Amino acid sequence: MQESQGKATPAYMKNADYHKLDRAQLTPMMQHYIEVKEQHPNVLLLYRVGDFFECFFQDAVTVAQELELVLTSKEGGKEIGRVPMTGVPHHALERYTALLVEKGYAIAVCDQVEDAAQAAAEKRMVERQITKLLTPGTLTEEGMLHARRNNFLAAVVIAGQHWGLAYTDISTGEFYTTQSQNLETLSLELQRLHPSEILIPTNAPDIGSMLRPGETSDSIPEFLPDSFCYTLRSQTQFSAGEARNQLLTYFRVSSLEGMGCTNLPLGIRAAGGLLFYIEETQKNHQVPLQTLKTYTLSDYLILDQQTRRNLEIVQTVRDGTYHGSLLWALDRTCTAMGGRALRRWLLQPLLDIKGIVARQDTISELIRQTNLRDDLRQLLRQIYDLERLSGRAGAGTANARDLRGLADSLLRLKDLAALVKEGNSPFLRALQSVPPDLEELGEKILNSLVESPPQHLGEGGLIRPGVDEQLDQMQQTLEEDKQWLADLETSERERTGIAKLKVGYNKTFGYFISIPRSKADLAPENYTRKQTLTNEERYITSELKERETRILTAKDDLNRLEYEIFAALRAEVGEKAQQIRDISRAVAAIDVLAGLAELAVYYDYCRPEMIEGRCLKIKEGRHPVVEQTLPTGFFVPNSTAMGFEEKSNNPDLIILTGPNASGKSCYLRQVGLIQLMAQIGSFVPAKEAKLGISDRVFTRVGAVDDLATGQSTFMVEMNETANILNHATPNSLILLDEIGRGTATFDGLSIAWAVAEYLATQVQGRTIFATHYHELNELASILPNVANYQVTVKEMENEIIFLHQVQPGGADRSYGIEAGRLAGLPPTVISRAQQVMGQIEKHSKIALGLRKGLTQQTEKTDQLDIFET
Ligand SMILES: Nc1ncnc2c1ncn2[C@@H]1O[C@H](COP(=O)(O)OP(=O)(O)OP(=O)(O)O)[C@@H](O)[C@H]1O
Repeated sequence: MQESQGKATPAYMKNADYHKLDRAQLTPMMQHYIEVKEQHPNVLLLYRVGDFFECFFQDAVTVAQELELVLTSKEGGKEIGRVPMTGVPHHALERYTALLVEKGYAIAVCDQVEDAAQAAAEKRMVERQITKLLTPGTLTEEGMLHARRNNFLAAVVIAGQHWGLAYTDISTGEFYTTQSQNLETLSLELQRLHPSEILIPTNAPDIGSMLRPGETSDSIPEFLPDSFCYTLRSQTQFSAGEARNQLLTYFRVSSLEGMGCTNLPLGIRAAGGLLFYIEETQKNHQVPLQTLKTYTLSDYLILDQQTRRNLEIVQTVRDGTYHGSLLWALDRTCTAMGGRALRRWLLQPLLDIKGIVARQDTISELIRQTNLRDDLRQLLRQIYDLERLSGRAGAGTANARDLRGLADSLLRLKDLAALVKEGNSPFLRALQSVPPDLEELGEKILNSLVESPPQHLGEGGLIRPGVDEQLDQMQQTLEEDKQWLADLETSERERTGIAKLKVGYNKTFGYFISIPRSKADLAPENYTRKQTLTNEERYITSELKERETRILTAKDDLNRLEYEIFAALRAEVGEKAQQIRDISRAVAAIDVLAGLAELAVYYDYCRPEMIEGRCLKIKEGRHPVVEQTLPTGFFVPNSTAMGFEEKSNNPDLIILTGPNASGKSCYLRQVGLIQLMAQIGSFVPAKEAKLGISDRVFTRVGAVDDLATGQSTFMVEMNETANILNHATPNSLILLDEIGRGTATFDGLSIAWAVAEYLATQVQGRTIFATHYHELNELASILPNVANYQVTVKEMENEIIFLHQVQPGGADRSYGIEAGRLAGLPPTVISRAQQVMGQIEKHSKIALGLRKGLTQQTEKTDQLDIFET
């Protein structure tokens, strides 16, 4: 056999694991790299060397692989030889670290903290320190965050069946905690939040490690989804005492009473442990979080992971894109804050009718007042991301442009308040008064900072004249010195009579006066010769040197002072972060509602009547997303009536049949989406709607192999179905598409029958059950709360026309063979299929059994023997 011709492993790879090397033999820089690395062994270390951030050893191998960079090597020491190395240019650091963090890595940035030239002059290694620790859940950098999505960091404490959860978005400051029992609900809540990182307390030896999605550890309880990043933290920080103290210290309070969390011991432990982590990762930056708020899961409609996925709430199932999702169809927000809020609302619909009605009232008012809506949206477009900008100001990372953006937006708030001053609905009223100190702060910033400040701080050019007396004085002296220098050439030419005298500058001598050699004897007495060139002599004077020194030091002093003034201004903003964020949330809410009003007008949505109870009535409803993807007027509206309502006999369960591609799935989802939209307070795509509040929406849609967990299509389907049957209540909305398809026909039909029967008789939630098993239509004649509906088609000679109309009655055919023909199956296969179908229909015991069962008067829970021979 021939040997494979693979590339030989480079020699430096034997040094990838530094633990195996004799440290004393390493170069001083490599020794320092390892020293720093060992402070955070589980993160990738990017280490500044000249104009690059470099990685060595195993980190170099990982980074090169993940970022597709060249892996090369660097001298590690005489006895050791070369070690693996890779690097990125310093100016591209943010871009590369963003990619690594997105892949679930944590990164420590070790930067030079002194002038390298100074260290070189003193023949020592330049001083370096970790200046940033970036983990997926603790980002604040603008370029690393998605503007319209929160970036949550969560912490979880579990005690038996009880659990506590705390989460925050440190870029916006929101900070919440809750506590509950039943571990399954914890998993659901985590899936709703989709945190970028979850902290888990442990005592296990892998403490400190960070698990990227898909990686496992014994320290992570099995029921937690493995699709998240987990960071294992010391249990001590999550102990009741430590966590409580941390919260008290952070919020500078003497009791937790005001936060309303004293009865949530596990929630407090999670929140305190989370604060320890923030403190550790944010290094020198104090992150201004909002006061801890508590919430209860039972305040919101529960959506499990499948339902969020199947209803394509924030991304599509097919390719995971935003385009084509419900969020895409509804989002008409003008600010990033509004975009984030709409996303949160959609993932957390309300149960409280009062809350829903308050949102509806605002939408109604904004629909009526077209001018107000237009002006409002126009104004909102000029408001920057106040939540994140104030956060960066508080953390000391905002630059002067950020502060100007923030100030501009703060001043817009006054215009906003004036605009909504006549508003009646709660969300408009919330904006009617802007705290005067925020306005003053905005003005102060605009009066202090120049109109277009530079991107980087520390280079001066930030502060306007007239802001600081000392700064103005220094600026004036500097200007005078510069002017003196600018005039020097002319004045010295006049004084000496040498027309070719020039003032120049070079790095070695600084400023000098140059005279042609032929005129050297005319040089005045106060000139000191410094250099002789072929054609010229160069001189300095004591005054020239004095002015030069003054100019150079004055520039440094000026920059420093400008930075100090700026930093003080920034800190002032930081102190007001909480206040700014409170009003930002009101701005975000009005942005969402104005967007929903705009949408309602554009697509002619109606205001649903929300009631306690189980009625679900939609007149001429439409699918909000499909409608937008079709040309105007192409979508066929359909009505729905389910659940108890006085003087009506609405069914609880609808068996929906119809040919392939007729619109069953679309109808089913349309009902789910309308219910969901109504519970976030939105208007809905329908002529009229009367909707009872749903406690949960369940969906079981399509057949998707879950290869990642090694489960078969059928097992996934059965798990999801079991989940629904075990958790649905009479107030739930249940949408089932094709149950029992992934197994043999008889097994499938039997399961589908039993599931439908159980839902109609035991659960009695409102259910739509789409199926190709027409046999299920028999249920309607047995159970009073079941009705049959079908999506109709028109049969022509050689084709079927899809009418997409949902009408009472059951379909008796699926036209599956016609669909196969349209898809291009060979004619012989089609005709054989028709032949086989004829035979099956003739001899099927199922149809016979069903007919027999029908003739018996069956009680609600009676079972039907469909396999009787
Ligand atoms: N009410 C409607 N008005 C206009 N077009 C519609 C309507 N309902 C569905 N459609 C169109 O028909 C296509 C097929 O619909 P859908 O996927 O819901 O069919 P289906 O009956 O569930 O099919 P199958 O049984 O094969 O899964 C959709 O992609 C949509 O474009």
